[in-house]
Amino acid sequence: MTESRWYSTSPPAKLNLFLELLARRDDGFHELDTVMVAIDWRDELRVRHTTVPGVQLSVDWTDGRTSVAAELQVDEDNELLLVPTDDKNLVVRALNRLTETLRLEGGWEVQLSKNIPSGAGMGGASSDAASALKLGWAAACETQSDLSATLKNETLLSLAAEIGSDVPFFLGDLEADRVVQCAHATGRGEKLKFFTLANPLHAVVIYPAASISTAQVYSRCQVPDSPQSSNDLLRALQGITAESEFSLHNALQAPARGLSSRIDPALECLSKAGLTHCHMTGSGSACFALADSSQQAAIAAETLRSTFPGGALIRAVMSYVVPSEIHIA
Ligand SMILES: C[C@@](CO)(OP(=O)(O)O)[C@H](O)COP(=O)(O)OP(=O)(O)OC[C@H]1O[C@@H](n2ccc(N)nc2=O)[C@H](O)[C@@H]1O
Ligand SMILES: Nc1ncnc2c1ncn2[C@@H]1O[C@H](COP(=O)(O)OP(=O)(O)O)[C@@H](O)[C@H]1O
Repeated sequence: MTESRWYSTSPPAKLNLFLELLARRDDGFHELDTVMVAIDWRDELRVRHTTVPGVQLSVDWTDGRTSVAAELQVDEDNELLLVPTDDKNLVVRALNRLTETLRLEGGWEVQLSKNIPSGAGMGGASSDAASALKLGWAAACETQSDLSATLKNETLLSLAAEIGSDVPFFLGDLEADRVVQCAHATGRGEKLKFFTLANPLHAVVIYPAASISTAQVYSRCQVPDSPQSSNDLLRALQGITAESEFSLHNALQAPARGLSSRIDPALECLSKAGLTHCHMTGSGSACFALADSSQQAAIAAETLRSTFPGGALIRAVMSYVVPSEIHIA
């Protein structure tokens, strides 16, 4: 066995444009109706297969720890900047499971450069894990010529769903083998119908320097008697109806607001910035609002950087594709 070349990609974050709770399941998970869009706020991940067993993961912040800490107005050793390098990191979990499933010899050298904050509801860890599965499969094919391409989608999908409810979304549309930006997700988030946006989405995202546990938010949520439906939004995003005819919704916003006092100021500032459809994404704490153009989003983000009280990462973003391209070096 030899070492593979380096495989790299840029795992994108996501926003939940809509999230409704349909039922609480016996296994503790919730049945969802959610609409996810990938955005161009991205980590960087490099993976190569090596002769040394295990996963050697190094993590840094692309903009530098000092700069991110300054934006968040916290010390450099604050837990908001801590990213695990052991098996708590979903990248390590993904590659270990891939090694076991494919019965690979050797291990992995991995470099992860973070941009996406953790505990933000932006799915950074899940996206990194999905990318690790894709890169790991590609690298393994280089050293193990007997890997069957027909097993690829089945294996990646089942490992992704095992690692987390959000991970399958970031694999993209494996069956149709096309790049897409959006999906309607049901089940616990793993049943996906991918679609292409009629028009790009522009938004401003505020991560208000607070990390929220997804499990804690779900433990405080309530399943409504009459759930709202994502149908109107799905039709508008696909250009079937006029784009103004939709509203966004997030059933996790109320329980998350009870866990962090940083969400309300983010929503208030976004709504005062001349943007529309202000909401929290996923289980929070990040909040977003839609803009008409990249220029409007950039101007609003700049203004918000000087008006938002306290530390925050504030970015103008637009819809992006899943999966992102793989490079080999
Ligand atoms: C809320 C969402 C919305 O997209 O995203 P994030 O805010 O985490 O990004 C997802 O449902 C999160 O997906 P993910 O972060 O992968 O969650 P998992 O690791 O599978 O589950 C963490 C915990 O959340 C709860 N959970 C998760 C998914 C779901 N459909 N119902 C749940 O009740 C369960 O208590 C579970 O133990
Ligand atoms: N690759 C990773 N990048 C960042 N955080 C990670 C990673 N793997 C595991 N974690 C852990 O996952 C948790 C949050 O995951 P993340 O997906 O970033 O947030 P959210 O579920 O809110 O979208 C944090 O506790 C963090 O320590």
